[in-house]
Amino acid sequence: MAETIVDITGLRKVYPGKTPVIAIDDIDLHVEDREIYGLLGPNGAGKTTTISIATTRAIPTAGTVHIAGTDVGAHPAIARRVIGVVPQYNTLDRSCTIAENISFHCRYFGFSSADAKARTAELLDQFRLTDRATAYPQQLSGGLAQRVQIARAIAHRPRVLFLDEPSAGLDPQSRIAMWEAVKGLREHGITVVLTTHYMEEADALCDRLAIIDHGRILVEDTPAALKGSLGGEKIYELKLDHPQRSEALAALLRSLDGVTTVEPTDEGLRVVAHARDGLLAHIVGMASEYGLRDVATSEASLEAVFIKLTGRDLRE
Ligand SMILES: Nc1ncnc2c1ncn2[C@@H]1O[C@H](COP(=O)(O)OP(=O)(O)OP(=O)(O)O)[C@@H](O)[C@H]1O
Repeated sequence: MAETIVDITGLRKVYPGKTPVIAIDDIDLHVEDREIYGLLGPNGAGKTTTISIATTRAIPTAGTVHIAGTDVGAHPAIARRVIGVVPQYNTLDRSCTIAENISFHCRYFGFSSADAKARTAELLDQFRLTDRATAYPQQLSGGLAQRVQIARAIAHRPRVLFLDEPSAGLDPQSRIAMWEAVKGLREHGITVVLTTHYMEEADALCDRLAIIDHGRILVEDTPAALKGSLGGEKIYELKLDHPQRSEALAALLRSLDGVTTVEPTDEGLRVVAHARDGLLAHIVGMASEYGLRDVATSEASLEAVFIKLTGRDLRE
């Protein structure tokens, strides 16, 4: 049986204040060795807080995190040796070259000068950065800088790499290159825990994922199983000329065979229905009497799973 390498139990984080914020509300999470595990959820769901606690940067209100058997709260210095972190923002040292950024990280973790040099050369090669070794961070594109951040984060050979929103701000091509780099980490024995609010990223990259909202895990499974849980339901997004006057149309749509829910959105209505021949034509026929401007259909996607669970769009 695979080893559980990240073990989060009963985790809770309340930020105190006049109105205390419950950022994490009793999360249990278990990640197996060499998995790529995703925390998918909208802004403010509690993803960054979870990663901050797991990587010793924040103290939980309750609960524990064990990484490779070490209690992170009780033994943060030991835990840091088995953890690598790429935070949400570029934290490369701008006054050092790419090679220095990596080798100084090795030295910080106790490597000899020769070992740090050898490890840096190995990582520059692994991440196809050798020709940029003497460049400075500000000379790199966002995609390359992100690859350097990942190379640096795993320089001390951690067991688990935490990536907080790894593709924020990257263009689509750099995003795909970053996904390939992350997938390659498995061969090096590294488990990955990442946060994202891009469902395409969660779908393309993760072996398993948890959908998080308001500090709670709503569901956890493989992307395929989560999409399969929709049981053939599709989502139809209707844009209307007068979204605020859509109640009569909503009532009509609810009476259609196969329709399970109809909800108002900022631009019109969202219809969730079991797909069947002719349904789209029925929906369009009814809605065109009510100023239909556009209709978009989404197949089983993680976005659709999120909408079904919360009634909201991941981007809302
Ligand atoms: N230092 C803090 N003090 C008070 N509230 C905080 C603090 N940090 C986060 N929060 C609140 O805790 C909740 C969870 O935030 P968190 O940053 O973990 O979410 P997230 O899912 O990572 O979102 P994002 O992608 O925007 O970082 C939010 O309501 C946020 O406003």
